[in-house]
This record gives sequence, structure tokens and C-alpha cells, in this order.
Amino acid sequence: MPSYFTSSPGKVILFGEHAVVYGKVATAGSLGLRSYCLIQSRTDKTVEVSLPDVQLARTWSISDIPRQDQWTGYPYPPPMNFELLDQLTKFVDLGTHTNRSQAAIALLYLHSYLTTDSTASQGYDFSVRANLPVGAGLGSSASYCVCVATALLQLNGHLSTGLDKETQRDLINQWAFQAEKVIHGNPSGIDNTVSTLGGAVMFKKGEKIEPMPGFQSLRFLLTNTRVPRETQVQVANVRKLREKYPNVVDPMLDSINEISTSCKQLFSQEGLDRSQLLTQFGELVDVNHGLLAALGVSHPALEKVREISSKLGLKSKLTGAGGGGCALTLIRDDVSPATVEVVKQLLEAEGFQCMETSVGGPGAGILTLASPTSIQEFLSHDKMYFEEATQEWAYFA
Ligand SMILES: Nc1ncnc2c1ncn2[C@@H]1O[C@H](COP(=O)(O)OP(=O)(O)O)[C@@H](O)[C@H]1O
Ligand SMILES: C[C@@](O)(CCOP(=O)(O)O)CC(=O)O
Repeated sequence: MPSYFTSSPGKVILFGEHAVVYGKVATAGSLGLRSYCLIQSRTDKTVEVSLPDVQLARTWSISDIPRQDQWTGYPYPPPMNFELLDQLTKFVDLGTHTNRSQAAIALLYLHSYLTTDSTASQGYDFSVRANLPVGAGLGSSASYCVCVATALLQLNGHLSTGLDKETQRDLINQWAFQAEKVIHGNPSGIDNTVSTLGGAVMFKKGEKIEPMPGFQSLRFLLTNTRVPRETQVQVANVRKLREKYPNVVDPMLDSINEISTSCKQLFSQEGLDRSQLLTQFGELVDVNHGLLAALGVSHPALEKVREISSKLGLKSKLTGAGGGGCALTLIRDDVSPATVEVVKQLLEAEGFQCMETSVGGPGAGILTLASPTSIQEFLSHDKMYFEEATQEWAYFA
């Protein structure tokens, strides 16, 4: 049985956070920061799971894991099975609300449906590690779920039955969404869609998530202010402001909507060269942050990022709910590595964590390994090891 690596990106909201809650368009893109999974069959009928980012290492006998009737491939995943969730919660016995318990239950939920008789008669090794900070609003959970879904679908032969790429992508996305529901209850589906498809997408509540045509990969410095963010609190604050001043706030939300649509137009505009595109993108970054700050969701730490980066001519905005969390700074093609280094040092001196990354890269991918590898070896590799193997990955785009 072959061994596989799977991988999938985190996500970042480029434009439209908060406004999206009121039915406006938002834009999100895939990050160069990814999760990586190793999966391979073993012969002793056990499942050995290693999730070092959430400090989980467990081995289960495959016959003990609650299992559903084998899923036949169609239709797409059945509705959430709460009885199975209960069984799995008892089975993993790690408490209901811990990071590791959610991660383990999400994995076993997919296992329960996707495992075939042939895999169940063997067992497998399974490990995931991420280049992404977990719980910082960068979609680590969706990235984890997409990696897990891709790995289990592939190991069990569900992706190799002559399906076209679009169907394979859909399968991965749908099953990852099931796992996201296990972790998050009622997510919008945006994070797993970006992680599966890569690139950038436009989304509007209740409507189909659409890829953004012509999107070009962009470079960003991502700064985690390490100020804890509470999405619900920020969303509630904007709601109160809107209730008090609807005639003031509604036009701001409409403006944010226009920023997302202007972004889409930028990438489909013929004859616009890359440098003009980046200049205009930076202007949209600036205006969007200004509107978010006016909605009251910035934070002194996020303003510090803006202050430092603007001194060196760079445009930044908060990303996600705000009130803390992360900011993104656009690095135009003409910005020298020395300038990036200076900005990084200044930000790190404030106690922030900086990550240089691209936005708009590939989505879910698989790398078939010529020979088995051990979990220990997988865990021992520097994370860059996986990045460097990029050319050999098969993506579903
Ligand atoms: N690398 C990983 N390994 C195991 N579980 C992970 C990993 N990354 C994310 N998760 C799961 O996703 C959860 C984080 O979800 P969340 O708090 O929404 O963060 P984010 O905003 O980064 O998606 C973790 O508690 C864990 O259950
Ligand atoms: C503020 C909001 O628009 C985005 C929240 O982003 P994050 O989960 O904090 O990255 C809320 C939402 O869309 O549900």
C-alpha cells in the first residue's frame, strides 16, 4: 500500500470581514502556510494517530473505533450524525471541549464513514503538523480538516476511481466541511472551500462560494499581534453600533462591499500591469482598514502594525474579527528584502509574531511516497522540508 503526504493551506480574509455578516461580499485567499499530513497503511490492525500541534498521540485498535456502514461514494456526505458524534466523544474520552478532543473526533468521524473493509482489515499511521499558528483566525482548523479528508479519501481509494478533478475537489471539500462542523458546530464553509480550492474566493452569506477569476498570487507579511481576539464580541459591538446609527453604519458596510467588488474588478481588468494592480490593491487595503477602525474593531496593537509598516511605505489592514489577532501587510514586488527585514524586526520588537507568506497559492494536494516512512521521521523533518517538495505535489486545481 502506498504512503501519502497530503497538504492544504490556511486562509486569510482579504476584504469584507464584518460586512459579510450583513450580506455583503467578502474576499478570502489561501495562505502559503499549510498543514501537512502523513498517512499509510499498517498491518497490525491499529490506528496510530499523532497530532503534535495539539499534543495528541494515541493508538486505537481499529475494531474498537465506532464505524458506520461503508460510504459508497455517492451521494455526498450524509447529514451530521449526532449519535455517532456522541459515541466518538465517549470513545476518545478526552473531555468535550479540548483542542485535541475536537481534532481527534473530527478525524474519527471521517474514518467512521470513509474506511473500507480493506483498510479496516489493516490499520494505518496518521500524523498532521502545521506551519500555521493554531487558533489565530488563519483557518488552521479547516486546513487540518482538508488535510485529513484528502488523506482518508485517498488511502481508501475514493479519489482514484476515474473521477474528474472537479468531483474529487468537491468530495474533499464536502467531507472537510463535515469535519469542520465537528470542530465548529455551524461554520460558513468559507475556510474549507479556500483550503481545498486555493487561490482566492468571493463569498456572500447564503450564496455559492465563487473562485475569483484571474487572481494573482500576492506576497504578504502576516503579523500576529498575540492580542487574544474574540470574534463574537467584535461582531456584537458592530451590531450595537449599527443599531444605534444605522444611517451612518450601513453606508460603511456598503463601501466595504464595494471594496470586495473592486478587488474582483482589479484582477479581471485587461491591460492593468502588475505594478498598477499592486498599487491599487494597497489602496483598497488602506481604505478597508480605515472603515474597520471606524466600526470600532481595531486595537492599539493593530494600529501599531499600521504605523510601523506605513513608515516604510507599506499598506496594512487587520484581518478577521479584529480587536487583536492578525494584520496583513502587502509586500509589493518592488519592496526590497532589506525593507521587509526592517519591518519584521520593528514588529517583532513590539512582541508580535511575523510570518512572510504568499496568498493565492494551491489548495489541497497529495504527494505519493515511493517508500513508507515512519511517523517519527515525518515529525523529525524541518517544516521547510515539505515546502521544498512542492514540485512533486499533485493538486486538485
Ligand atoms: N495542526 C493541527 N493538528 C491538530 N488539530 C488542529 C490543527 N490545527 C487545527 N486543529 C484543530 O482546529 C482547532 C482550532 O480551530 P480554531 O480555534 O477555529 O482556529 P483557527 O482560527 O486557526 O481555525 C484546534 O483546537 C484543533 O482541534
Ligand atoms: C468578523 C467576521 O466577519 C470574520 C471573523 O473572522 P475570524 O474567524 O476572526 O477570522 C465574522 C464572520 O464572518 O462570521
